[in-house]
Amino acid sequence: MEGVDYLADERKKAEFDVNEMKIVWAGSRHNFELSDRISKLVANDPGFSKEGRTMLPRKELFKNTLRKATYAWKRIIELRLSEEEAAKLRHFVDEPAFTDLHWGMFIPAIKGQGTDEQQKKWLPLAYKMQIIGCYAQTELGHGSNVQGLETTATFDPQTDEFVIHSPTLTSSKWWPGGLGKVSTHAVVYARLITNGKDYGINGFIVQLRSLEDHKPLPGVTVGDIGLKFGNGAYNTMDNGVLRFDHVRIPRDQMLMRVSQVTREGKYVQSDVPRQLLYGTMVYVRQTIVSDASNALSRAVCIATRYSAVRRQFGSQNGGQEIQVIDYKTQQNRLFPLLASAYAFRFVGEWLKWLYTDVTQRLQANDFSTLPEAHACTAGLKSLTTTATADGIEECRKLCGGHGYLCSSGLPELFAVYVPACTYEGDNTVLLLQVARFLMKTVSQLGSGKKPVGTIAYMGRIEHLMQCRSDVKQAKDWLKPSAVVEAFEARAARMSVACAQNLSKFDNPEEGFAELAADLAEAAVAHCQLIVVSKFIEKLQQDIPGEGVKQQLEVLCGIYYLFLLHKHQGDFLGTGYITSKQASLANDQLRALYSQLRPNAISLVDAFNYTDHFLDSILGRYDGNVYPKLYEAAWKDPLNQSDIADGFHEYIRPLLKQQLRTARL
Ligand SMILES: CCCCCCCCCC/C=C\CCCC(=O)SCCNC(=O)CCNC(=O)[C@H](O)C(C)(C)COP(=O)(O)OP(=O)(O)OC[C@H]1O[C@@H](n2cnc3c(N)ncnc32)[C@H](O)[C@@H]1OP(=O)(O)O
Ligand SMILES: Cc1cc2nc3c(=O)[nH]c(=O)nc-3n(C[C@H](O)[C@H](O)[C@H](O)COP(=O)(O)OP(=O)(O)OC[C@H]3O[C@@H](n4cnc5c(N)ncnc54)[C@H](O)[C@@H]3O)c2cc1C
Repeated sequence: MEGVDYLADERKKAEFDVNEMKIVWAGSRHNFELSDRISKLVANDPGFSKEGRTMLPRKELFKNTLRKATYAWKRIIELRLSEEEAAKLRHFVDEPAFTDLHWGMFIPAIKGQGTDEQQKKWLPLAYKMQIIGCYAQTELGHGSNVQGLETTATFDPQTDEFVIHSPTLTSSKWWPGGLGKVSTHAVVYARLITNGKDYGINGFIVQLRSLEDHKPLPGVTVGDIGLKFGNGAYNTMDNGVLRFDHVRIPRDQMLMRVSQVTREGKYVQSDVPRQLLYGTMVYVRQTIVSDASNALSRAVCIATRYSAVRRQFGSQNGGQEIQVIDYKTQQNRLFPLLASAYAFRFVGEWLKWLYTDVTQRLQANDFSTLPEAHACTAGLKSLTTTATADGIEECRKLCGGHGYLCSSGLPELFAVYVPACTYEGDNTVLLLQVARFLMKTVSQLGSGKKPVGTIAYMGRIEHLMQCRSDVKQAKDWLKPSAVVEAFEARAARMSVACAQNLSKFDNPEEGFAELAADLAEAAVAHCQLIVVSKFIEKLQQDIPGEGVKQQLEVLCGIYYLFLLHKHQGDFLGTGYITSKQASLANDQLRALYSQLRPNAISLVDAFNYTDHFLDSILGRYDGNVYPKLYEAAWKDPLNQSDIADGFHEYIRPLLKQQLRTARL
């Protein structure tokens, strides 16, 4: 029945002020009002309808995305939206498109690596979308190993130009989003060669297509790399292939903030570290961490609402069956994901602060916090995207059979999200970067260099190596100091164990390769410590709203106790806790599930998602699942006629044949 709220009873159970929680989730009242206004604007505009998206063939799907992206731009101009509002609008349109890379990577690359003059020339064109750009780094042969890229940019002093060339098949650019069919320009990463010497990778602005007829320019071969995982999903994006045959660009199209080539062809390295060339990746990894909480909260919202609607077993005296959300096994799978969504939200907020801080320092030529920013963005990107991708899939399973239907919204969400574990740095490769940072820190202990920031705990290494948990009863696990020490001791001990094992190798690189799996685990322990600490720090702030802080304390407890339970082996193996204390942690975890249960629906309502954004019958705000599932089935193209296309060609002859066989 339309207009009935099937989840109303659940909503009445809430023990906290949902509207205040919405503000905590959004980060501020301003962010809440912005998201609320823009998400409704998108939801109420038929131009942004998602109807039938998963059923479109690739060409139509892609054209539909072009239409939406262009329509979004039109609305942005008409409504005179600010940059912040425009970014929100693109977010709520909720369809991967070339504009993600134009705004999310092409522009930031020019801002981060271009000189003032280069920014002055290129940014106004890009801001008005008079040129459309992408980020062309990865090649067919190399992605993770950026130093292994093969595209060359050779300086020609005769003409004051660079010659961009793809010398091998494996040097073909492969994957850049927006490249295949749309971009007119790219920031291309290539080996800089001048005076016969190879100076390694640098970025270059290269025009690819005519601004008149969009044809590839002479020497440029460009196209789409083909269909990707999932129906619809990331196939709205034109990930591309690109080859250069001695394409010439003016010298001033080399991005010259980090290093320059003079008119005479002399290579000049400025005093900023070369690692700034990787700055766009640091920026995007930071945005990916914030985005993890968006994707996970969406899946959790769907699974939680549906778990309250769905009933199986346990009817007594003809009464209703049990809501599946009341099964402890369902809670044990679902509630830690709900808690993780909140945890990732807060660590994302903190990482944004860290990124802003490091950017301001870089502008003042202070490069001291860059290694930590790199380790944090790499590690948290890896941790949060892995947990989110796994979490979305778990939410699909939590919804039983109906979760497998595209109309649940979960298959598409998973297919769109899962490449986040690979793009912007493969998650294992990134963990190994964190491990290098940890090993460097351990090796410098005792050198007088005091570890600071997220690694400050290593400064208390002697205590952390020998302390023991003093938890005696389950509720002792609610003390923040007990928890932080447990996660610090585990991370410190795992790092030190790796460092000790590494020291047994004559060749440190050989040792690093041999111990890589242990090192990656130590990196995970360090990153989990960051997330837990930032959640706990958040709770130390003044949080208004009746019951809001209490709910966040429950979520925080579930987050760290679930991790403690899942990684019990680490905590027990490093000798910080006893098996009795591990069991007390589990008792406390179960108690927290019971506390969370009445608030579950309101905690997902606090995400403030419109039904348009969720795009899920199972996750509908009103819980009216069954009639809508039934209705949606009849919209499938297969149901346009009672008799299937192909009946006369295939089914009928089959039936006839069976008839003949039966008569024999
Ligand atoms: C609101 C707006 C929202 C907008 C959102 C936009 C989001 C859009 C999303 C769109 C979707 C998809 C986009 C996907 C785009 C891409 O995938 S682009 C391609 C990304 N590619 C990668 O990430 C490659 C991964 N590889 C690397 O990062 C590096 O090459 C690697 C770190 C693995 C390097 O390994 P090495 O060869 O060992 O390293 P070196 O180059 O020798 O450098 C070593 C030193 O440099 C330090 N380092 C490394 N990386 C960084 C960095 N990023 N920043 C700072 N420092 C760095 C490293 O620690 C070493 O330091 P040391 O010498 O030890 O002191
Ligand atoms: C949807 C999507 C969009 C993308 N968009 C862009 C874009 O816009 N622009 C762009 O330039 N690129 C883009 N990429 C490319 C992406 O950045 C790379 O695919 C990514 O960096 C991983 O590199 P790779 O493919 O070389 O993986 P590989 O490095 O080949 O990884 C293969 C396997 O080897 C393992 N491995 C590799 N090196 C090591 C090591 N040192 N130690 C241990 N294990 C290792 C990995 O863990 C992985 O399991 C995109 C990719 C995808 C999937």
